Amino acid sequence: MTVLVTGGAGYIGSHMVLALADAGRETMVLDDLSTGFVAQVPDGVPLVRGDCGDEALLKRLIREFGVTAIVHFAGSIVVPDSVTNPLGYYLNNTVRSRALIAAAVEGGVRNFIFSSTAAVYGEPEVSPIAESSAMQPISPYGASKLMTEWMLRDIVAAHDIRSVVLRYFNVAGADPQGRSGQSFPRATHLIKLACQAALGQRSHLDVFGQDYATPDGTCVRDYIHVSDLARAHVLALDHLEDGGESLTMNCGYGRGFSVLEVIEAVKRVSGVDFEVRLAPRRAGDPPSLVAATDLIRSRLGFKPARDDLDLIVADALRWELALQQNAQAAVSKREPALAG
Ligand SMILES: NC(=O)c1ccc[n+]([C@@H]2O[C@H](COP(=O)([O-])OP(=O)(O)OC[C@H]3O[C@@H](n4cnc5c(N)ncnc54)[C@H](O)[C@@H]3O)[C@@H](O)[C@H]2O)c1
Ligand SMILES: O=c1ccn([C@@H]2O[C@H](COP(=O)(O)OP(=O)(O)O[C@H]3O[C@H](CO)[C@H](O)[C@H](O)[C@H]3O)[C@@H](O)[C@H]2O)c(=O)[nH]1
Repeated sequence: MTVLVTGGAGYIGSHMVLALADAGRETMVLDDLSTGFVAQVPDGVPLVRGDCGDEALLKRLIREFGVTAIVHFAGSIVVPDSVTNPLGYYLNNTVRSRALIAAAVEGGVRNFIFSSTAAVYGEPEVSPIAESSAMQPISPYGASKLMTEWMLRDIVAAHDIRSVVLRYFNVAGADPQGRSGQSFPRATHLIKLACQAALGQRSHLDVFGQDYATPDGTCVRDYIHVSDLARAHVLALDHLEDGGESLTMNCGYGRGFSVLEVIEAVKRVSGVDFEVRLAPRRAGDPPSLVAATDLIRSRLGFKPARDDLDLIVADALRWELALQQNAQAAVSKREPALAG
């Protein structure tokens, strides 16, 4: 009954590994460490360094570790990068997911959870966004994830495997116990960058676009605490293991904050009035993304525990400070097993 977590050395995946370990579940991680860190995988959880698109490796791991469920976080995640490097995004998010799912089918893995994204909706006209809304991604990132959703839908219909697809909105914050957080130094996420500005690691923060059709002209996003998101995955796994049907659900809180509101929150929580500069729009950014959350609440009984922007910011800030105080925090403490 081992749960294989791809991308488990990354930001969200590491919180899922913690949630599974806290629940007493057998877990293992497959990660190529392109943006993840060995130190983010708890001691005692096997970590294999390898590619989630390596079908032969996957088949071997499924057999050797007795894998019964896969939670698939591994992928490339930066929307503007996907605009300049679409081939890389379709390879890592779509082609490699196909190989992983093929290994799962062949290896008899019955339960599969996939990290999708609000970016599959593109620029929706109605807010909050229901799962039944039109899917018209405006970035290769969103399209690469949508293609994987479609593959899963068809594979679930044809084979003995069920899936939960979770479409995350904007994930932020850090483990309240301080065990993990967003550690990638070149991360592009607003809350992390604003925390870095508050801690003096950046001279200023850019606001990308002030002429969107939103209340204050800056983009609106639905920020969900990473620990709540991890709990949603545990509920999704319970649902599948109890024989529940395949589902596709939004993961958010159902309310949005603008870029300027987030900056205010970071200034309020940190007590630091860092410099903010107005900058041009960033490629691939939809004006507003806010989740309709009825489905996940009713089907999984999901109840957020940390739905509070200041709390999210406080946890993110504490993690950023810990990284700053211990520059070694994100450096390997032990060597992973090598694939092959
Ligand atoms: N962060 C967000 O706000 C957000 C929003 C929506 C969806 N998501 C999705 O959640 C998932 C996790 O995102 P994250 O924020 O934790 O990013 P992350 O970059 O911290 O984690 C991704 C992990 O996958 C690993 N990885 C990448 N390609 C791999 C490959 N081919 N084989 C093995 N490992 C590989 C990386 O080393 C990293 O540890 C992604 O699929 C992303 O698309 C994230
Ligand atoms: O320095 C910055 C960084 C970001 N922003 C703005 O803040 C908002 C949020 O940007 P993030 O980079 O934090 O997050 P995104 O909305 O671009 O994307 C995130 O959420 C998406 C789903 O909504 C995807 O899944 C993606 O993987 C994940 O990074 C955007 O309007 C962006 O333009 C700024 O103004 N300045």
